[in-house]
Amino acid sequence: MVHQALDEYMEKMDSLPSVLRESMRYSLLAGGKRLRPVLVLATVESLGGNPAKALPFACAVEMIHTYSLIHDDLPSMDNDDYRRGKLTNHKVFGEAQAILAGDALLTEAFGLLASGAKEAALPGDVALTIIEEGARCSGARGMVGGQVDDLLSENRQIGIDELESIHKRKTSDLIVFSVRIGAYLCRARPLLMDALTCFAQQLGLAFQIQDDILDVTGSQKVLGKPAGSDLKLNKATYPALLGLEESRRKLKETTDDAKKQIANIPGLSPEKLLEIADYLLSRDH
Ligand SMILES: CC(C)=CCC/C(C)=C/COP(=O)(O)OP(=O)(O)O
Ligand SMILES: C=C(C)CCOP(=O)(O)OP(=O)(O)O
Repeated sequence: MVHQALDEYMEKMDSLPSVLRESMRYSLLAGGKRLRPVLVLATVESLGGNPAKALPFACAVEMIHTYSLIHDDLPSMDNDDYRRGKLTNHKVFGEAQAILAGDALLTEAFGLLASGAKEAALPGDVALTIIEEGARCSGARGMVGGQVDDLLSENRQIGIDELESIHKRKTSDLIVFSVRIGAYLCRARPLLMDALTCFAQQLGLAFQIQDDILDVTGSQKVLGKPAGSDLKLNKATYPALLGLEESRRKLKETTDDAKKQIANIPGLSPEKLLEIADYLLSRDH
């Protein structure tokens, strides 16, 4: 559903400079696990709503995520050549176009949040809250701030608390936003909103711990992106700080904690969300 909807959005953008349209399409439709949009849809389903109606919001978070990957791979950041099993955006279109494709995806995403809210006839305050949270989670106080501290952690010894603060902003915040969109769309009560937020925070942390572990244990063929990239850049990661065995224990503990947050909450059918948490624990890419 998400892939098809993203394809249709890109089809509609037929008046763009062709290199811009091609570079946006290239990364957006390259595949990827679609974790964040799936979380939007699964959260709506867990609250008894209609996931199809949440599709524009799901696509918007995938656009934000894809922009972040394009920029993360740039020579000035992690300098990676492969992503989602293909050459990175800048390797194909050049650095300037890759920066602009990322900029365009981020901006389009906010347009899509607004038009999705209109289409769903959301009350103005709910729509504005979603947009405000989107800016907070993806911007300086969220993902961008986390990325800045991630880059500053290279070749530096940091403690576990600082590492967790980086992971929470760089990775968890967009995952939290995805789940909270679903909750806002279903007008979830504060108790449910809080439980889902705690679930997403822990899930996001576990997700990044697994990403760090796979960077050590995985292969480019399976990951679709280079393995050993963190070590090459001398990044602060869970395996670097704690070793593999302790990182795996932490991954399991954090995933279990995420699942605990949403078990047995009246008004929530958590099955799909729990299934996603289990999948993330055993994923190999
Ligand atoms: C504002 C920007 C550019 C944000 C990037 C955020 C992000 C989650 C990058 C990937 O993290 P990573 O480098 O740990 O993952 P990967 O192993 O996929 O490169
Ligand atoms: C947050 C991190 C660790 C970046 C990679 O995200 P994903 O592993 O979700 O990347 P895709 O599947 O979307 O390519």
